[in-house]
Amino acid sequence: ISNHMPTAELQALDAAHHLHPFTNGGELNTKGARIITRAKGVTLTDSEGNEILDGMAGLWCVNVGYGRKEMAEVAARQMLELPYYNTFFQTSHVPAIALSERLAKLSPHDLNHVFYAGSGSEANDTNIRMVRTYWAEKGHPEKKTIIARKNGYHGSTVGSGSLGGMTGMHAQGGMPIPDIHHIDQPNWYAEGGDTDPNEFGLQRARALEEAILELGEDKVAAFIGEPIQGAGGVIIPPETYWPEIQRICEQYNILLIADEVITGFGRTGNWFGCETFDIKPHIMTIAKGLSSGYAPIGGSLVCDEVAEVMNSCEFNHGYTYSGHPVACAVALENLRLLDEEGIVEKVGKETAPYLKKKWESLNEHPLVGETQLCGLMGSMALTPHKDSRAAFAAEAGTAGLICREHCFANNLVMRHVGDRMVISPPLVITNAEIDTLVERAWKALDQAHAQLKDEGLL
Ligand SMILES: Cc1ncc(COP(=O)(O)O)c(CNc2cccc(C(=O)O)c2)c1O
Repeated sequence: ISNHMPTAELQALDAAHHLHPFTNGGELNTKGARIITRAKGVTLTDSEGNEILDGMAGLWCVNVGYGRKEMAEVAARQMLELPYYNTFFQTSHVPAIALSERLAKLSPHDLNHVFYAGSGSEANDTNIRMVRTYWAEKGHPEKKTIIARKNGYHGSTVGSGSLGGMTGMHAQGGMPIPDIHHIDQPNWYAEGGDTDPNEFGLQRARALEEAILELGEDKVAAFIGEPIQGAGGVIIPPETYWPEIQRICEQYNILLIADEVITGFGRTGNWFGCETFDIKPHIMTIAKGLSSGYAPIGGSLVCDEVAEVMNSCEFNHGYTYSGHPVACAVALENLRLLDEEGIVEKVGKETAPYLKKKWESLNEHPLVGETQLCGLMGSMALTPHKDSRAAFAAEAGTAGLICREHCFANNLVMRHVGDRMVISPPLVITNAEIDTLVERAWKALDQAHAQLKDEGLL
């Protein structure tokens, strides 16, 4: 089995043996999966030779772009030297030490300590157990409820999936686990009505205060939120939201967890979303852009105060691949490239401002109700009626799916979340590639508009 096999044969074998995430396998197997064979820069190539502009950087993660040989060389070298050892049982190794020191330097505030995982989900499972252990060690074992948002996304393990507010996920598998509480999200476009966005931002932040008072502040351990909700549809909160969340966490003495799995490592135009939104978290979840997806790795950056308590006990938690040496070495090389090639700096100074102008031009399209962009993550809301921001009559996601299919037909990857289209391209995207992205998006919108009209959905 190789890249040179006919597509149909690869699809048949895939259908026979491979169960895909978040996919209706029966439907996919009828259609046949698109086989991606190679990638370079921001461009994917599939088994039919199509060159596809990857507006999603894989799954929000290939920040440094595809095809960086330095990453492969570092991985190979590390594999030859020390392909694996664990960090349990009083042992450590240079890749984990070096990456930890680098992350302590790179991250904002006093997030000077790292607990490693193999993914963002596992890191958020760590966070659930860490905040509960923290409060138990401080003599408050009953302070264990974690507050999160509806339509938030924190992963797909039972713990992290419970932190997330995706009801479709909860319905499959008896989630959420006990002592997780969800509050409304700062999604002005869909839920703000004619409330002033800044007033709305305060209202939705105060939903946290109401929940704390309802639950009892002695019961609430932490609040977790993504600076910008990613998988929820790139929901950029009004600027009044995070300062109020920060104030409430301080007032009621609850830990603040910023989930930067998507917003971290340059995505919002700064190294971290906490810098973009002025958040001072006790814990920060990281993954994705940490290694640009070249190797699976995640983790929790932990502030001095929480780390001090965690170091005062034996935290009975950890994973075989916590601090995997090859993954750490690859992540370290990735951070070196992002830093030394000035990639993050260029996003903030040049690329994001350029994309913002081009992305906002899509507002002129009849299907587009609003566009949002922060750094290099953006969204547009599809609507049948701009002024009222009306939803489509058809089931949510129908228009989004139609638009996504037309994107692929135009050799562009854009994700749909309900009837919002989202982008999160590699940070190395050039202005010319941005022009191509927007041109192909416009074509897909035209074709989706025509199809929605033909099907009487407009
Ligand atoms: C904010 C956030 N936190 C945690 C996770 C979980 O990370 P892992 O997947 O590595 O366990 C995520 C992951 N986000 C994610 C993962 C897969 C698909 C999509 C999508 O938008 O289609 C988004 C995420 O976006």
